[in-house]
Formats: sequence, C-alpha cells, structure tokens
Amino acid sequence: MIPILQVKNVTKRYGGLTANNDISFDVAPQEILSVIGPNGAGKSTLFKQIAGFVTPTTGEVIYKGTKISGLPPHKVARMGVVRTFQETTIFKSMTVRENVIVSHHLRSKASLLGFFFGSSQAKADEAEFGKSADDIIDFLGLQAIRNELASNLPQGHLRALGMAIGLATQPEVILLDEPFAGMNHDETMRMVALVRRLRDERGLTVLLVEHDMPAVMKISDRIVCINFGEKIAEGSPSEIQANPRVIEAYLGSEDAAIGM
Ligand SMILES: Nc1ncnc2c1ncn2[C@@H]1O[C@H](COP(=O)(O)OP(=O)(O)OP(=O)(O)O)[C@@H](O)[C@H]1O
Repeated sequence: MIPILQVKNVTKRYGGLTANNDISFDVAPQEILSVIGPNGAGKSTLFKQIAGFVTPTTGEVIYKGTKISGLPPHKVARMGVVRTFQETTIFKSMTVRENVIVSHHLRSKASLLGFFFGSSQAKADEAEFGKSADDIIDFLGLQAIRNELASNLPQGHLRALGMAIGLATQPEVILLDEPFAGMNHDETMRMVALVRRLRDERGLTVLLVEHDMPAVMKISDRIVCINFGEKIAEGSPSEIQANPRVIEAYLGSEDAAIGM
C-alpha cells in the first residue's frame, strides 16, 4: 500500500507544553481513520498540523510524496487536503448555493475578486461551478435549503454547509472535526452513512477526530489513539477496544466508556 498521507515524527511544543510528541502513522487511500483520545490529548493540534493551520516544531506531514507541513491552509487545501466544519469559512450574507459556488474558486483560474466583479473567466467558471454546487447540495440532501441565507441556518445545517464548502474544493483527503458533536442517535447514524458515501461514492480518504465512541467504532477502518500528546495505540476498532493502554487512558476521563 502506498499511503496517501504520512504523519512522520510530528512534535508540537507550545513553550514548555508538548501538545504532540513524536507522532507517526500512515493513512491509506480511501481509508476512514479516526483519531481518538481523552480531552486535551492533542487531537486538534494534530489535525491543525495536517491541514496547515499549525506548523510542527519537528517532524513532517507528507501528502502523496510531497511535504505539506509548514504550508498555509489554503495551499494545503488546493493540493487536496481539506479540514471542514469551520464556520469562519461561511459567508453569512450568501445563500447555501452561493457559498458552495464561491468555494469552488479555491481551485479556479479566476480570482475570487473576479467572481464578485464578473470577469470573463469567472463567468465561464460560473456555469460549471453552479452545476457542481448543485451536485454537492443534492449529494448532501440539502435541496430544501439551497436558496436559504446562511445567516438563517440552524447549527445542524451550518455543519452540513461546512461539509459542502469543503467538498467544493474537490479534496482527496477530508478532515472532519467532531462530525457527530451535538447530534442525537438518528442524526449520528445519518452522518455515519454520509461519511461512508464520501468514501464509497466520491473516493475520498477521511480522517476524523471524534469523542462519540460508538460512532467511531462503527465507522472507522482504523483508529489512532493519543494520550498526553503521544500515540499509544493504532489498530482496527476491535483491537483498539481491547487495548489495555487505551482502556487505561479512558478510565477516569470524561469519555469513560470506550465503545460501550
Ligand atoms: N495555541 C496553543 N497554545 C498553547 N497551548 C495549546 C495551544 N493549542 C493547544 N494547546 C494545548 O495543547 C494540548 C492539546 O490540546 P488539543 O486541543 O490538541 O487537545 P484535544 O485532544 O483536541 O482536546 P479536546 O478533545 O478537549 O478538544 C492542551 O494541553 C492544550 O491546552
């Protein structure tokens, strides 16, 4: 297997605090890999380093053979590695469809300014991007809110829009930050099915950070567990559930039951 993504000996220090310590693992193409660990273990820090929001102190992140760590997030995204669920990327005064169209410009020859001022390249892109935006909206089942202003959307729909915006940049690897947070059982099951479809129908590789252990166990091909900034285990869901170091890490934490 040639990995699509490699995390190699990544260490991140904030002053005297080591948030990630010498973490390494590979991700296979079209794999669904979850990163778990108790609160404060260093999961978000790891994700931020993969997506370009934070530069490792030492170590590197390799995507399809090219080092991406140290590049800014928009360059990492342009190469195909995109982190979703960030409300800051949503234009509240635009509709769902307009937001998804605008996000296509990350990959466009025309500048975003061109889109707003109607340059000829932007006009050429617009028809193509409109069709692609509609495909994404249909894929995510967001037809009913296609023309709704983002400012009117409840939290659940905003998260779905965040995913649509991420997909519009045509990623190969998508990083999902707590995709099941705040969801009830039915919503979680729908999101689990959707994440599987991202892989099965759109060929994406999916990395997720998540606290909902039953959902993680259901959805993951493989799981990496970190604790106090260090990788303590890596394996299939059943291997992780039976791993004494993982069980010990979760005992006494807020996520006390793993996979129950
Ligand atoms: N910018 C920062 N400056 C200083 N310390 C930080 C910074 N970002 C994270 N940390 C620290 O690094 C450690 C790991 O934090 P991180 O957010 O990565 O953990 P996490 O596993 O994602 O936690 P949670 O599950 O609670 O979201 C924590 O001790 C946190 O306080």
